[in-house]
Amino acid sequence: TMIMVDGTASHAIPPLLYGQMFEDINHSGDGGIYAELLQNRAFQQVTPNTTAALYAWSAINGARINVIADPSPISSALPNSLQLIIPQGTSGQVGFGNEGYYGIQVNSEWTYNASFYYKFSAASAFDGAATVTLQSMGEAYATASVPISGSQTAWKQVAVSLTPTSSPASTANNFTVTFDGSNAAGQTIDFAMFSLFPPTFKDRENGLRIDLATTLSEMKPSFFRLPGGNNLGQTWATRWQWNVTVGPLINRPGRMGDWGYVNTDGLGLLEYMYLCEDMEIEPIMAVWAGYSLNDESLPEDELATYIQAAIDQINFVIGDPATNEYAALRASLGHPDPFRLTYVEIGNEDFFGSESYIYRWKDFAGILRAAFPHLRFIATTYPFNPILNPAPELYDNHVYSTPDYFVENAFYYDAYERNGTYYFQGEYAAISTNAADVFGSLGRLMYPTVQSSVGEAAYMIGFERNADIVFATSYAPLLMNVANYQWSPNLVAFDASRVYPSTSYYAQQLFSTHRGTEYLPSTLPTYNGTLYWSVTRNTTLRTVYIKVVNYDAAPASMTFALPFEVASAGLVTVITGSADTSNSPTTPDAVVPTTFKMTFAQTFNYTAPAYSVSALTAYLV
Ligand SMILES: [NH3+][C@H]1C[C@H](O)[C@@H](O)[C@@H]1CO
Repeated sequence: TMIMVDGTASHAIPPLLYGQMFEDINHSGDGGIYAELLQNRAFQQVTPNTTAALYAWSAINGARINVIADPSPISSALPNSLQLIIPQGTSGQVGFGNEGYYGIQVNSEWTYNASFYYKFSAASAFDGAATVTLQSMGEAYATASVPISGSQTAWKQVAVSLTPTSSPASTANNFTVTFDGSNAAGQTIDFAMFSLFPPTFKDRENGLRIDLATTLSEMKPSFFRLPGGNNLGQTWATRWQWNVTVGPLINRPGRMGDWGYVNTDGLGLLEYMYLCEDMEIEPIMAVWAGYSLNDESLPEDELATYIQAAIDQINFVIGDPATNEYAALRASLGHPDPFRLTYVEIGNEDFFGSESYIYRWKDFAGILRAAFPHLRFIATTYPFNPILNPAPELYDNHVYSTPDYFVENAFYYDAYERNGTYYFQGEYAAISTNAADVFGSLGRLMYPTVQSSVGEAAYMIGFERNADIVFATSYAPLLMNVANYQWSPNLVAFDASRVYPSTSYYAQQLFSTHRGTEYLPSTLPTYNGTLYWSVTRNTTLRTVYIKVVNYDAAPASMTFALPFEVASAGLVTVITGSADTSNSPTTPDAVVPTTFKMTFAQTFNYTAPAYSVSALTAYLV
């Protein structure tokens, strides 16, 4: 194949072209990137006096534990407490333990910060100590003692640091709080708001798990979409409410997320903003816009409260503390300066409720545009279907399909009308090899495969060719706790101690780290063919990037004719493997990018391996 390259750029590559879509799905947040290690740490959103309320907790050595609706709760947001009764006649260490989120990594290089609140519902003469440990099967890797006084009838927070003496390979470890049964027998003690943190990314308080945040950061994304996705809330009752996700953790009630598990909201709006600041990326922030499943969206005359909530949410992020109380709240929490914010998404996948979106968009976008004229608002129905007023400047398209679909539709945006509308490919992934039932389990991918990633890459080539109208793109979903997930495949899998970047993660990383500032037209790839390429130039770095995608089972030889000189010494990074190969916990590095030196000339040859994604880097002379 002979490819002629044009030296005159047709359009700029927009700064946000590659980024990440986040929502708390598959324990992406709680049990994932949010670094809290204890599951069910505050007994949020559970029914007291049930076994289910105790999930992730277990009694040790005869202790009796129960989640109670505390008559004097730690806060109105956290009405439940853990009540420990140490029966008469017990001896040895008696108490309770937490299994973490399907394990706890014990690392002797880390200092862990543990804390909890306790009180005695009735004063007692007890004057002893709790033993706090990280342990497995009775072997304590770290242990500390916390004085506990029976005179403490008001809630008291205690904190202790734990430094393990070894790093067990297994994550089957527990956090435990126990008492010496002989001298604590007969005591009843209430506990609330436990927490166990390892070191965090950029040492941020209430921050992120370092290995996951590092993996995401190394993809060099430019934006971070939050908080969903479906987890923005698909019903009024379960909607995400920004204001109860900020402030002290004991004031955050948490909520039942859309993916079947309680969201602690410890990863709240401020933490999301710090994530963006620490990863030096820009949020694409959604506001809940009145959508409810089964066409029960809010009627127009009930929107005002939620439009105001959206205004307050935006002011929390970018408002002026001198003039806005929610901006002042942000300042009081330690961040007086506004965060970066340009894009606000009105709802999520409102094509499920597009009739009501006609007035919901009209009122939300109309009022928010007037309130924040410099922000850009994204609509989430199908483009121009239905017609919306005011006309959206931006739409968020989502597509999940087969690898073949993404190759067959590599020209999807070429056909789009250029009418001043820009597109966010906010979610996309090849998720199944079964075109007849893409979202079903038959043919569904557990992890991305070389074939699915190469298919996606063909579609991504189209993003660059059409970057005059495509301004942002992100694979979805981003994260998956392999011990408890609701959706597959995902970009990055993980368990309690390891991260498993997928073949699609490496493809995303390849495109994102080989970013031109402008697109150079070239011979068009064959429609519905197996070979795709894009040529971009980075005028700052004086580099030329050529991405090549070969979806064929055979190598493809190509000749590129450049209209300008490049240095002979260049590089090529390749992701390739057999079609069905995946990176997984059992084969974590089955496919990783490899980089080679490559000799360039104004006209040069390249052979793209079978099922491969390549990024060639040449240097302008
Ligand atoms: N069904 C997908 C569409 C929705 O926006 C996400 O929450 C889901 C998983 O990425």
